[in-house]
Amino acid sequence: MLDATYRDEQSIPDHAAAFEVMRAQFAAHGPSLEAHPPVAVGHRVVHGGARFYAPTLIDADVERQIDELAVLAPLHNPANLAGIRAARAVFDSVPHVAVFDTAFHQTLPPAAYTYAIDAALAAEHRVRRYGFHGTSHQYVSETAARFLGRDLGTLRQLVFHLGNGASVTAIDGGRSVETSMGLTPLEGLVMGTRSGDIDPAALVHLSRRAGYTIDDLDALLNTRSGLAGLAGRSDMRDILAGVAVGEEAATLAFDVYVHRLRAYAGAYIAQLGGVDVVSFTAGVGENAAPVRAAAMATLGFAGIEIDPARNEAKERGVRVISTDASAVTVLVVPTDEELQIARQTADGTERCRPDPRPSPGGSVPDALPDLFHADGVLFDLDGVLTPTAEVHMRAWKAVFDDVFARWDITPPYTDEDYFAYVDGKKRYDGVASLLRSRNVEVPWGSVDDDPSAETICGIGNRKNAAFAASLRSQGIAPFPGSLAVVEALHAAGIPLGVVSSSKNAEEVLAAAGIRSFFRVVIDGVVAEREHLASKPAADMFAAGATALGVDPARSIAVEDATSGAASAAAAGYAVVIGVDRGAGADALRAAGATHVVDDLGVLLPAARTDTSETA
Ligand SMILES: Nc1ncnc2c1ncn2[C@@H]1O[C@H](COP(=O)(O)OP(=O)(O)O)[C@@H](O)[C@H]1O
Ligand SMILES: CC(=O)OP(=O)(O)O
Ligand SMILES: [Mg+2]
Repeated sequence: MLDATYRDEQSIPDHAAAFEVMRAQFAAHGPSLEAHPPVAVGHRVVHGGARFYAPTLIDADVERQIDELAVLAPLHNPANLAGIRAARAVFDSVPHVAVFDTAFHQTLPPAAYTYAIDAALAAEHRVRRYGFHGTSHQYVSETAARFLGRDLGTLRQLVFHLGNGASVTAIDGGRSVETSMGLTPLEGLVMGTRSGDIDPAALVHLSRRAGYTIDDLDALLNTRSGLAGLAGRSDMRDILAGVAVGEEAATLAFDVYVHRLRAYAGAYIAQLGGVDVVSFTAGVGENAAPVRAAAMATLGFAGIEIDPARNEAKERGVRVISTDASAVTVLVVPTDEELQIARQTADGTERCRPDPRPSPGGSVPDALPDLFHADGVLFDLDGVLTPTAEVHMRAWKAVFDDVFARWDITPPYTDEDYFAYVDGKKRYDGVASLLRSRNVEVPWGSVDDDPSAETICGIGNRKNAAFAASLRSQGIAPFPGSLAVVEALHAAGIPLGVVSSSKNAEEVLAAAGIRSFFRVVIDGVVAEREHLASKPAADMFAAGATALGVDPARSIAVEDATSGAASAAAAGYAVVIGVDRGAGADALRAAGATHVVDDLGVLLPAARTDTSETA
C-alpha cells in the first residue's frame, strides 16, 4: 500500500494532536484508512520491569502498571503512556499491544542482572538490571545471522545500539546474556544527554557539597550529561563537526564516548569467551563512521579488523565493514524497531490478521509467490524500485518555470501540462508539444546542442542535466516495501538483477543507495551497446537472466508496466509479478503478469503467512 514517503514538519503540542495530524496525512496522501483500516496498534514501551516479558494486550490494568514503572524510565514511560492513551481514543475498536524494550533481556543470567547491594532491599524494591533497546538488539542480531547465512544458535554477537540512548548487548546463540543499561536506561555507555556509568558516590558528593536534591541529580544525569554535558550539544553530527575543526570540548566528548565503547567491547568479548559478529545500529551506529572506526581500532587482538573504505561507504541496507581477512565480521545493520514491533503485535493478537476482503480493484493475489526459493529475481527500476517519475517531474518543472519566466509565456507551467504534453513522450517531442500548446515556436536544434542552447534539443538536454542534479542533491528514496523485499532477498543470498530501459539506471540506483544489492544491471546503455530490442520484446529480460546466470523458468520478474510484463513473459519467466502503480491489474495480467500486487511488501515472509491464511 505504501508507495511513497511524505515528509511534513510542524510543531505538534501533544500525542492526541499528533494522531489527528497523522490521520490528515493519510487522508491527503493515502492509503485510505477507511479502505485499509488498521487491525491493531503496536506500542513501544521502554520499561516493562520483571512483569512483562512478551507482547501484551493493553487494558486499563496494563496502563496502570506502565504508569507505575515510569519512576524507572522517566524519559520514556510517561511519553509511551501518553501515546497509548491518545491512540486508544482514536482507534478505539482494535487491539492495542505493548512491546517492551526490556522483554528481550529476560534471559539475562542472575550474575548479569544482580547488583551487589543488600539482597533483601534489592528484592523488595526490584532493584536489578533490566536492560533496554531489546526490540532493536533482537532485530539486529537476527538480521545479522540471516544476512551471513549463519545459524543464530551458534553465534556469539555484540550489538551496539547507538542512538540518543545507547546500549550494547552480548548475545549468545540468540539470547541476551549481558547488556549495558540497568535498572533504568541511564547506566552504561555515554549517550546524547545521559551520563552512562558514573561512580554512585559522585551523587552523594554533589548532594553533600553542592546541595543537589534528588530531582536535581535526576535531571543532571538524564538531561544535562553525556555529549551535551561535555560539549554543549547532544547530536553526534555536531560533535564530529567540532572534532573536525579541532574544538577541545568536542574532541574530549568524542574520546570519552569512544573510550567507553572500547571498554565495553573488551569486557563483553571476555564474558562471551570470544565473538563472531559485531553489529552497529541506530542513528550514530549506522551513520558515524569515525565512531565505529575508533571504537574498533584497538580490538585487533580479538580478531577485529575494519576496512576503512567499507566503513566510510554510504550505502543503505545491511553491510560488512570488516576486511575479508578479519576473523570477526563487523556489520552495519539498520535497525527497524517499528517493523519488529509490528511483527510482535501481529504475533501478540489473534484479531490482528489483515482484512480478508480484497483491496479495491481486487489486486491482492489469491496465492502469493515465494520469492525466497527462486533461482534469481529481476526487477524493473522506475516505478518498481524507485518513484523516479517524481524526479523527472521536478526536473521538467525547474526547466519550464525558468523558460516561461524569461520568455513571459502564459499561463504558467503546471503538473497538468506535464501529463497532457510531456509524460510518455520522447524527451524532445515533449518539449515541442508543450511549447506548441502556448503558440511558441523554437528551432529544433540537434541532439548535441549545449544544455544552454535555446532550441528544443537544448531545452531537452537542460532537463536531463536538471534530472541528474536533482538526483545528486536530493537523492531518491526507494519505495519502502520494495526496499524491504530487496534487503530481505539479498540477506537470504538470492541473486538479484535490474532490467530497465532507462539510461540513467546506474545514477538512480546509486542515488537510492541500493546499487550494491544487484549483481547485474541491464539498462538502456547496455541495450544500445548490445543491440537489444526494447520491452515488450523478450531481449531485455532474457539478457538479465543470462547475465545473472539463472534459468528464467525458475526465476521471477517484477514489473509495473505492461510492456515490461510482456517482455518477461516472452522471455519465459516462471513468475511475473505486476506491481500496480496505475497501469491496472487487468492490463498487467493481460500483458503476462502471473500475479499482481499493490506493494511488494506483501511478499515478505511475515506478511505472506497472514495473507495466505486469509486468502
Ligand atoms: N549522519 C549522522 N552522523 C552522525 N550521527 C548521526 C547522523 N545521523 C544521526 N546521528 C545521530 O543519531 C542520533 C539519533 O539516533 P536515533 O537512533 O534516531 O535516536 P533515538 O534514540 O531518538 O531513536 C542523533 O541525535 C545523532 O546524534
Ligand atoms: C531506552 C532508550 O534509551 O531509548 P532511546 O534510545 O529511544 O532514548
Ligand atoms: Mg532509539
